[in-house]
Amino acid sequence: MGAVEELVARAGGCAVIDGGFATQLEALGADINDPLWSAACLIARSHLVKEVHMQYLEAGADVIISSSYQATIPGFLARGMSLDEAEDLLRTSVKLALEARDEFWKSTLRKSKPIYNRALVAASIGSYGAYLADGSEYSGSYGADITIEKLKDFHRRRLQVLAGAGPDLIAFEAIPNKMEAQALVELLDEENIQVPSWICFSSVDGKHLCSGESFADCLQILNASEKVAVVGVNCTPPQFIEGIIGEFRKQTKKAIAVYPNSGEVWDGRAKRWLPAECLGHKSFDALAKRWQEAGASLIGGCCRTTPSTIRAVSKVLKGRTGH
Ligand code: MET
Ligand SMILES: [Zn+2]
Repeated sequence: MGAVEELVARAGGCAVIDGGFATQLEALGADINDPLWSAACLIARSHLVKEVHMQYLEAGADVIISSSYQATIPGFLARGMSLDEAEDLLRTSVKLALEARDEFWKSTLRKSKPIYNRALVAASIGSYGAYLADGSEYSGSYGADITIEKLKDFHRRRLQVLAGAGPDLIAFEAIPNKMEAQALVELLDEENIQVPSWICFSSVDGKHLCSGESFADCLQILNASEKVAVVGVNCTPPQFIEGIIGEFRKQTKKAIAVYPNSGEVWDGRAKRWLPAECLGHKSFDALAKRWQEAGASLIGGCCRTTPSTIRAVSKVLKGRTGH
């Protein structure tokens, strides 16, 4: 049995993923208004990165995702860092998550009634669009000049460094188009990556990837790869998730992960988040129960969800909570 199947079984059929990482870093006072977004904290505020991991573990996360979503080698080089420094920061993101997991697990074992599972650490890899930080992360339009080879070259070194840093999983997050899914599958093979991966797409309409391409076409590509252990969606409004799980179940036998955003919408003019009206009177955790029933085996939250969201999800999925 693979590491993911084992965790899902230990968690009673559905494992809990953590919540918004950048969101919680900001809540702890970090400034993420930066081209490197949350990865900027790896440089100067690494204690906060570890603190966020700890908070999600306490809330009941069975999987924590490293702070490397927007950490890229070219991004760090543009900051004036050397290649060695850039690669070290990538390793640091995995190390901080592993340290948090190990410390938390040690303290849990000392308690008389253990209520947690030993969590897995997933090394986060954001899309090429997340690196560009030009909106293509959510449009999936990388322009006419982009090719599969260019995408592979963009992802290659970071993937090698993160996989070598000892995570339990690689988490490709919010992948917006089919070409990038194809590039990732080819790269996992070419580099013979031994760490199991998950590949999650993002969607703005609940029916397609952000690019407008079909889930079915992309899942066909992922189904063909033994290196991909889990498929799913993240950073997508919660009201679309149940329908997406139904569609995924028709197209794949792989384990399905869903970790939507809170459903809040950013009002750029007023510079504030508008409430998640899409949830109606349903709460995020009540929906999580339905996602489990629909067939998801890993459930958590993305942007604007917090440790209290994950505590509620853990409670509703497992009938218990850390506190
Ligand atoms: C835009 S999706 C961001 C995913 C990343 N793991 C985070 O929670 O910050
Ligand atoms: Zn997100």
